[in-house]
Amino acid sequence: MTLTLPAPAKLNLFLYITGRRDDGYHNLQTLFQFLDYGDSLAFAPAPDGELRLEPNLPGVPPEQNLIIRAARLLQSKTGCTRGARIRLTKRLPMGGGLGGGSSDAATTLVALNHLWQLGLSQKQLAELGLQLGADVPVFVRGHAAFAEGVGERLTPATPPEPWYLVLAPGIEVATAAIFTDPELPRNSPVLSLEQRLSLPWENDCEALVKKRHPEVAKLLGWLLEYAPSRMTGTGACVFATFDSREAAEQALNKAPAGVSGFVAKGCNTSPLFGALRQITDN
Ligand SMILES: C[C@@](CO)(OP(=O)(O)O)[C@H](O)COP(=O)(O)OP(=O)(O)OC[C@H]1O[C@@H](n2ccc(N)nc2=O)[C@H](O)[C@@H]1O
Ligand SMILES: Nc1ncnc2c1ncn2[C@@H]1O[C@H](COP(=O)(O)OP(=O)(O)O)[C@@H](O)[C@H]1O
Repeated sequence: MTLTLPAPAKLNLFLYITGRRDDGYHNLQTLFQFLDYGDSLAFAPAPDGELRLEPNLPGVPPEQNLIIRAARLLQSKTGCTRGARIRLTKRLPMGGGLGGGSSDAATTLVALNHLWQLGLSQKQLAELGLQLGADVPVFVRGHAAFAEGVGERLTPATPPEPWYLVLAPGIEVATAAIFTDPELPRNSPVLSLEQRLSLPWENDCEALVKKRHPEVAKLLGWLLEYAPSRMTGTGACVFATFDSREAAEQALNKAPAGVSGFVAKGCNTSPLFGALRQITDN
């Protein structure tokens, strides 16, 4: 039996940095929403207990791939000795602020919990996920959320679900490099969700990323001509909101040379759980 499940992208509809902790991590206030577009993973049981991932990602040794790390973490926490062959269809640009690696890890935790019949709760999986990355818990929980702390304190939210055009400038932005930059603003006020929703939605990393990466500044400038636009996460991808798929596709067709992108719908429920429910109901 092969279990094929999506690993959707996320957008940070806003992102504020409210301080830095003693361990160097930053406290955030951010609004996560999923997209109906992302990577796809197929899981098959391996009789020999081995974990195998195909294909490898360029520049990422298998043992550092978040998919293998998630599977190993699950094995070590539960003592499970079963294996899996995992096939990854990578669609999300890496280092794009779309959370592809984190989403791959979350889908792996959810899928192998099912395939290996481990019976861990969603809460237990989210706690394990946090050890892999600050963004993993929201993908495990599967609901659009206002996130605080380093991203682990989640309050479900229901922002509008528009069409988005997401554009990738063709560069990777390293999250760690942005968070260690002395020029990053770190003093946004801690506000309630209601206050945050009612104020303009902004991203505290955007000005710095634009300064360090002129490709992002140029692309955002181009996109703003069409619709309200922002950067997601620590970049490099930017997104704009449209009322219809057609309007977003028209803008995509005019995208500058060297820029890739896609049109997707915002979803407050992760496509991962719709797909899993279809499988478990059948
Ligand atoms: C800030 C966000 C917003 O979604 O950026 P993107 O990565 O999506 O662009 C994420 O929370 C990122 O989450 P994730 O990509 O999982 O980060 P991690 O692997 O946990 O951390 C990568 C590095 O970023 C820094 N980091 C990350 C999260 C955070 N709240 N404070 C930090 O200072 C740390 O220096 C850490 O070494
Ligand atoms: N399965 C994976 N998919 C993508 N990146 C991965 C994966 N496993 C490890 N990584 C590493 O994580 C880094 C950030 O990945 P990604 O999630 O795509 O970006 P972001 O956090 O900006 O959304 C990559 O540059 C890569 O080195």
